[in-house]
Amino acid sequence: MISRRQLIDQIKQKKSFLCVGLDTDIDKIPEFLKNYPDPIFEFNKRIIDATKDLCVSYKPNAAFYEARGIKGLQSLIDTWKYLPRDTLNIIDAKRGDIGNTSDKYATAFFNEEASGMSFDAITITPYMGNDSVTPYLKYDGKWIIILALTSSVGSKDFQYLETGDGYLYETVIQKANTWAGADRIMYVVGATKSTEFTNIRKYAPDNFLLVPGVGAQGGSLEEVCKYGITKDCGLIVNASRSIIYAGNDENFAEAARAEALLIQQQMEVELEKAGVI
Ligand SMILES: O=c1ccn([C@@H]2O[C@H](COP(=O)(O)O)[C@@H](O)[C@H]2O)c(=O)[nH]1
Repeated sequence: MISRRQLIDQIKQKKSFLCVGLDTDIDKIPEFLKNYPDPIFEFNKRIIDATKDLCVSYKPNAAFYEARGIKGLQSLIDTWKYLPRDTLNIIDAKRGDIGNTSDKYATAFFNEEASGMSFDAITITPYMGNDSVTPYLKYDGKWIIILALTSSVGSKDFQYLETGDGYLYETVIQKANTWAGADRIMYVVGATKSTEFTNIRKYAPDNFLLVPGVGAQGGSLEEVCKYGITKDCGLIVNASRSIIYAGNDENFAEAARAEALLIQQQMEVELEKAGVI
């Protein structure tokens, strides 16, 4: 469990607001790892060891584990067990369903006794409304991270629809703000939408924003910070492929570290500029 205060302290201490995305794909990991009993876990373990002083968060994406069935689930559980306890550990599951089903998703990802895993936060699609979200909030101290404005090209299909009260993504944020405060809710906002951050801060001045889309998707960290950083930082910026696949041989973990270090150094500059540190 990691509170807002602890997250801010971590950011100041590590001079970083980096989230390393563990989108670990069996087809992309170095060949030599395939001799290990669980190549996915072995890969993650080495990435975590190489980056844990440079980031404040890890985000395994559930799809990459679920795609491997029982083996993948075991890799996810073992990865969760290995994650540092002072980082914000997010399961990027993008769930959302009627109440009793959401209850089971919450059990799956938040209740260690039942499932072997207890992430600090989960990504949620808000489309089904309040009753699809509240089951996660029953877990004291856990975070929900609601998709607001995604990095995807398809974000324009729904998220920019006019509701009569602004864009749909603006309505989502305003409505979700009535479900819980900035100590329990974060929003996903894509780095590819950096110019929208000024607008988003009108509706979510204090919420942390989980920002995917730098690196492989081409979003700019500098632009995100220009419009989105707050006095408490208020940003967790994710990079997955650009870090974990920076190298593809025996030195893959060192290559990942070098890439994470570059991002951390840029983050330090941005934190200083914004007066956070
Ligand atoms: O709007 C969104 C929401 C989630 N994601 C996820 O973030 C990572 C990004 O990976 P990269 O390799 O750094 O592009 C991935 O897990 C996505 O599912 C997103 O990209 N955009």
